[in-house]
Amino acid sequence: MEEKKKTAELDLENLIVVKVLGKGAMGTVFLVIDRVNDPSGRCPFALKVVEKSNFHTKFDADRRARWEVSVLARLSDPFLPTLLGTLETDEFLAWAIPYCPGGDLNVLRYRQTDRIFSPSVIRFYVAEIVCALEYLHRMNVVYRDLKPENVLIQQSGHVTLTDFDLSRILTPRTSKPPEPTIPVPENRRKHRRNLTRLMLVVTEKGLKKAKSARVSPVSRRRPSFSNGERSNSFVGTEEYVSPEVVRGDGHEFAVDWWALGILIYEMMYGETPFRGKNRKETFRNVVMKPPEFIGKRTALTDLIERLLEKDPTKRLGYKKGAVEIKEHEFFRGLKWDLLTEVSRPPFLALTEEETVKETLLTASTGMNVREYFKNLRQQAASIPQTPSQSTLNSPSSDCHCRRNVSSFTEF
Ligand SMILES: Nc1ncnc2c1ncn2[C@@H]1O[C@H](COP(=O)(O)OP(=O)(O)OP(=O)(O)O)[C@@H](O)[C@H]1O
Repeated sequence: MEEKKKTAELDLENLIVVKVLGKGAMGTVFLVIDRVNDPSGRCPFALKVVEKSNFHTKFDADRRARWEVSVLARLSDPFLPTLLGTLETDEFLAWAIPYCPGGDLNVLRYRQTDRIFSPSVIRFYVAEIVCALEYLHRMNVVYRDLKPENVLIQQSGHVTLTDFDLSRILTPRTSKPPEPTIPVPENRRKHRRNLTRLMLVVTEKGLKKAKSARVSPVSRRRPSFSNGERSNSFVGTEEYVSPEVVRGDGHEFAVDWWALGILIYEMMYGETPFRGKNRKETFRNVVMKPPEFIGKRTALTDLIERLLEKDPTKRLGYKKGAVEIKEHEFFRGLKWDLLTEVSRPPFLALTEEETVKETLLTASTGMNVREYFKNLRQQAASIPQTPSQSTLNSPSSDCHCRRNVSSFTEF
């Protein structure tokens, strides 16, 4: 990865909570203003706060949070966030990134008629996502968490990928051919651990003997960030997990191109292609079922099909990376270098002026982050929380939300 940039130290006491932007497995993301450095509140930003108490209860939260900060500190791309500042107290680890007032791609899709995007809108957003992934892969970072909820819309209407705690460094492939993704010979199978065995059952015999697909974090080796050409971590969001991850074959950059195929399918049809009644069925579909395309076959369906190639070595993007995707017919005529110059992206968030106005109107609590959590704890102690309260203020709360399967579990 490239050199770390210098970022500002933030002071928790000065950060006033405007609203909660979202809550994830790891932390809470707030819209905040810095009352000392920005008393007029004209430059609100997003602050992701991880409570250190989570370090004991959530698997590897400490390492994941610090990892995310270290990745952010090295990013410099128009479609990726910049790290504005960090802070650490006895209670919290937090970092600031630019506010994306347009919400995420899932929220945006739910606002569309029939909850789908037109091919021209898909072309715009996907082109920007391809550029972001290209940048990450060039830095040897495999993202591993592409899904609509992690694609945010900036003030300008352009995209930003967020949430890097599942990302990982891989060394680029050498000329050595990759390991085949075919089942392992009988005599080697018994040495594999549970998940791998489960997935071999998926591939060969159906699911009758399969146990649960959930990987127990306790039984897994601790993650390492050491370089490697392939990763064996079982991470990602169920419907976006690639066949090689399900099979436990080890994976590399091609997992991001698989997830891109799922994302485009969902943007086009309003649902993911392999979702089953339960996780078991979803995984079986991921490994065995071809994606179904309704209606006329087009350059767009061809792109999806090539990205959803089960064998990663045959998948578009495997050999030459993003270039192969950029050269696909679906993007014919697109001026990649001028993407950032597009001044009228498909959907525009509030103007800067409107955002500031909205921020100042909403910033009525005057609470800082510490007070916010103290308040929350007091409320939780006095009133039993209902599910609807716990998602209050989350922009994705009206949508079908997906959680990661498991986090940083390796074998
Ligand atoms: N810069 C931002 N601007 C606006 N909203 C944001 C921003 N960053 C995050 N959010 C909102 O907060 C949500 C949670 O953020 P994020 O995905 O980083 O948290 P997480 O705890 O890592 O979640 P996950 O459970 O996916 O791991 C996002 O889905 C998004 O809705």
